[in-house]
Amino acid sequence: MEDRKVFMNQHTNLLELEEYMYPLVDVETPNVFRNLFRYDEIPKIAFNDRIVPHHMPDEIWITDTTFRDGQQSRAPYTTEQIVTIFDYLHRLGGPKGKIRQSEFFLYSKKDRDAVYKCMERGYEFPEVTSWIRASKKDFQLVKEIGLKETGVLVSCSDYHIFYKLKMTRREAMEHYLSVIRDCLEIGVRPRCHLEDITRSDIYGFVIPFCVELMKLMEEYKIPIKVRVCDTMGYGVNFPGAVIPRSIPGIIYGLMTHAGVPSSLIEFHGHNDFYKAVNNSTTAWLYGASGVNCSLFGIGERTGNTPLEAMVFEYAQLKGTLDGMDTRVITELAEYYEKEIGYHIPSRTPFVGKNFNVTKAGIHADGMLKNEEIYNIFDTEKFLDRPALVSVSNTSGAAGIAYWINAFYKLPKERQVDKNSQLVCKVKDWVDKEYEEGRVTVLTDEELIERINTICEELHITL
Ligand SMILES: CC(C)C(=O)C(=O)O
Repeated sequence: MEDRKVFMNQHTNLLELEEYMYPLVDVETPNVFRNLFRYDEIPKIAFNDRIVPHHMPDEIWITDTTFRDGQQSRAPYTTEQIVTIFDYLHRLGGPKGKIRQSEFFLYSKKDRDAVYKCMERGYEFPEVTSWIRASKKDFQLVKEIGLKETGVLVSCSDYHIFYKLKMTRREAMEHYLSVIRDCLEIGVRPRCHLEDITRSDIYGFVIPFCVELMKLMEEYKIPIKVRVCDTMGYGVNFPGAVIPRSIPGIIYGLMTHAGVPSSLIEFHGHNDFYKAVNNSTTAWLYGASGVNCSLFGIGERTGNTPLEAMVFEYAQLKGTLDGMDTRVITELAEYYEKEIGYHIPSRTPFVGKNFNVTKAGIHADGMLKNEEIYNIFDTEKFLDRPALVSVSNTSGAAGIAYWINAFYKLPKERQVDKNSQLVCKVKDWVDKEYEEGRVTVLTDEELIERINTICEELHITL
């Protein structure tokens, strides 16, 4: 609320003017932006070359939707799994609570049990919030459980308003506002999920609606959050792109023309066009304090913004991890693989089996001389994952030497050289394998077996 007061003092006149300038445009037929979205063509990115200034808030953070959007797209987690993951998120977020909130379904008894168990942990962060059907009964439930904030769906494109809800824009807006009022009446903070914003009429619907939300916020003195949901992943971050696809343009409009302060703006991305991470970082850069993510990007269709990616985006933008414990990311990945049975694709940044494994021999030679040449950062320090090379037909002696040193974690003084007898013998065997027609990479087990045999022959130990 304080943020909003400061913001209003700075912008009051502007806001009054803009409110007058952007009334609801209650169209008779849906505006589905056919110039950008012809269903029988690939969507288009148009430019008007209007440049929006950067406006990164002093404080930025991550919120989590692993148990909401994440669970919409997979078999439900057990209560025990939810609590374990929640513990990991708490540790990952560190003492400053950089993983600020996590949202939960309240539909079934099982959902509610998970909420109670996570609340019993007594952590300040992540704060447990809910996701509900917007009805008085459900708001009452939120209140009874003791949650302070809930997500409410306020779909904002004409695709949703006209085709799904079968309403006009005015009807939808009035309906949403009355639902938000019910939520405020009960003293719960609403978080308005502006679904499908990247296909919506920003100045004809979203801005006038958010102006009304800000008025409600003033009336009830309860913060109202606005979640910018790029539901179909159409958002782009290119300078000069036109709204509704421009993420900078949307955030700018919300702040400047609807008076929503940064601390109440959150971005929720989807990865349909491989843009979820960049769009989320862009949202931070242009004024949203929060980005909403799910672990490993697990979510509807192509998924959400991977939470672990935004931890590293945070550190790159802010120059500090602010206490986030990145090694928990590796623990989480192991937990998902071993306990949940989720297979993380091997090339997935930060967590895939091969994310820091170099395969080509020429690169391995570089790694042997100095691992910084082909590793993104000290992955052993931050993720407990030392850089590795794998052994194949292109590894060469350098690659084999690197593999042995890294795999057996040999201290500097005991490391093997690419010209050592051991390495030469292993290389002869590797070359023979491929000459005989092998097409796959050698497994760790095969290498260990062969190295043990050669060590015995040479009377050496590693
Ligand atoms: C259902 C909504 C809120 C959502 O998750 C999205 O828009 O992606």
